[in-house]
Amino acid sequence: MFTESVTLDAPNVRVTDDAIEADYLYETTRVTLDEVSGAAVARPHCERYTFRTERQLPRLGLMLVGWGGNNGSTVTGAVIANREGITWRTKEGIRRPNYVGSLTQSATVRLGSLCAPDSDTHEEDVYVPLSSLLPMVHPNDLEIGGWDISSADLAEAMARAQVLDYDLQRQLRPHMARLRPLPSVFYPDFVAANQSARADNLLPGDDKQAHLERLRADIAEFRRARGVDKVIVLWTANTERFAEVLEGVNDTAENLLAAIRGSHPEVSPSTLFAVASILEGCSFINGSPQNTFVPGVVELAVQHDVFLGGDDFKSGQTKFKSVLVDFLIGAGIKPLSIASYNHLGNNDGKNLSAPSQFRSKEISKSSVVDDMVASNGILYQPGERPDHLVVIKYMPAVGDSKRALDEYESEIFMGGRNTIVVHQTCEDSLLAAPLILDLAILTELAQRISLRRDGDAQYERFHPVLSLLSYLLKAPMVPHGTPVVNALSRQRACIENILRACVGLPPENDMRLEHKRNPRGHQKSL
Ligand SMILES: NC(=O)c1ccc[n+]([C@@H]2O[C@H](COP(=O)([O-])OP(=O)(O)OC[C@H]3O[C@@H](n4cnc5c(N)ncnc54)[C@H](O)[C@@H]3O)[C@@H](O)[C@H]2O)c1
Ligand SMILES: O=P([O-])([O-])O[C@@H]1[C@@H](O)[C@H](O)[C@@H](O)[C@H](O)[C@@H]1O
Repeated sequence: MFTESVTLDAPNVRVTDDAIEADYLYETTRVTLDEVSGAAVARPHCERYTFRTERQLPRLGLMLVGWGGNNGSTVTGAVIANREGITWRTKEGIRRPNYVGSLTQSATVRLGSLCAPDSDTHEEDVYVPLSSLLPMVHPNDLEIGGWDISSADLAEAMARAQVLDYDLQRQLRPHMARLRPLPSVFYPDFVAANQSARADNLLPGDDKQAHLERLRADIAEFRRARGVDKVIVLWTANTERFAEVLEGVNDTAENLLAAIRGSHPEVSPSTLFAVASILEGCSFINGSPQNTFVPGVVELAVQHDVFLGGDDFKSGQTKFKSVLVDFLIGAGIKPLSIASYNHLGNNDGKNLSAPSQFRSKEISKSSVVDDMVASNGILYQPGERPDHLVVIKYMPAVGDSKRALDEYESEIFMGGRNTIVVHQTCEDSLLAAPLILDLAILTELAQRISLRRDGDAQYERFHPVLSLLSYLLKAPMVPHGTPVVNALSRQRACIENILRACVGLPPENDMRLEHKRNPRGHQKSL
């Protein structure tokens, strides 16, 4: 069954006007390796935490870099349509706005099983909206703004994107026409040459320090003018080439700030935006695959205790891959080759038609199976991996409607083979826009969560590299030295179980012992 709301009746949880405090037993298994046999020695481990989640919601500003792009204009139009209750007509009839595809707005969690307080009889499962577990900002309340190298207002950008139905665009136009992106920094060397044609909305000069100060001022002015309490900056601009990581340039926070003062050519626009955000105390999220987070950016974020999230929205073809390969390997089936092809006709595809920009995307799309392969030493020898080919082609005729064709060739029982072929039509921006909302909403929520381990003097927040966001990203950024998880089910379980911990509920473990009791009662052991 499904119900909309949750009330807590838990002795380990304290709810005040300000916060939810939950005492939580964190149970894990710690492993050492036997020095002689190499066998794993497993030891159950328990730690007591107190999670604290501030309940008061801020007025949240979301500043998009690349606001005039397909994703930026689509997410903006969708929020306005939802907030204003705009319906529109298509050949199928009246359509209503929604947030389908958003984890925070359209996904549910299994809260538990229906069971009377003093009963031991468990009935059906009870599901609730994921968003009912903790106070979260609603997308309708977001103040959205941002920058673009194109001067097109958001109505023109929406029309250029050709994503939303005409009758909806027609009604959105008055709302969107008055939204105009701020001028941005543009360093042509980082994107395809074919992007220069739209670059008519630029900050003057090439002084990167001056650009940094202007971006910081833009963020401060947005915060003031829109009356928001917090701002999150999110990159949904073009995919850049990878920046070289250079000692003395971007390897430390100090060197990076100096490189910006010296207008070093290897400082990319996305890195400049990340630095501006951090210095303004704003979380920065990278929805594209380039290495925005050079070591100097990460060090600066740690120094300022500001969240970073990235890289590259995981929206369709790659999201599916992180499910299918997890299923195959988890079932003891051995993928031998993965051929991932897609063509798309939007401006993203146009930018990705250049080798350096494609390479950035190839890296993020190729790394998504590494953790699953590494998890199974029965199927794969050390260093052995399936062949993995990524092809992206620009096909203007299909526009934003990306066509993904994948072939998975696997080894099965007794030398057999299994071939899975998938054809997906991914409306790229309609898949990515809900992720933009989830990234902002979950990042803001994470800013209100702190935890204290029993015995520690004070609460601490999550590490500035916010790996909680991995579910939404192709190439998840994680704190240095920690494992990358790409399997979608595990990534989702991480989010769900941390939210459950914040309200003092145990993690979902799917054991369902309550439904496995022997009907003969206390039967003697066989
Ligand atoms: N499903 C998806 O759409 C999806 C999934 C994963 C990643 N992405 C990534 O998201 C990004 C945006 O995708 P899109 O389809 O909206 O692309 P788009 O080309 O339509 O939009 C990008 C926008 O960024 C602007 N821009 C470029 N450089 C800029 C700069 N320095 N400052 C400000 N604006 C700048 C462009 O003018 C354009 O309006 C791309 O990098 C893409 O690879 C998209
Ligand atoms: O659907 P997905 O693989 O998650 O992500 C998409 C890629 O398939 C596509 O090649 C690329 O052009 C898009 O920008 C996006 O990255």
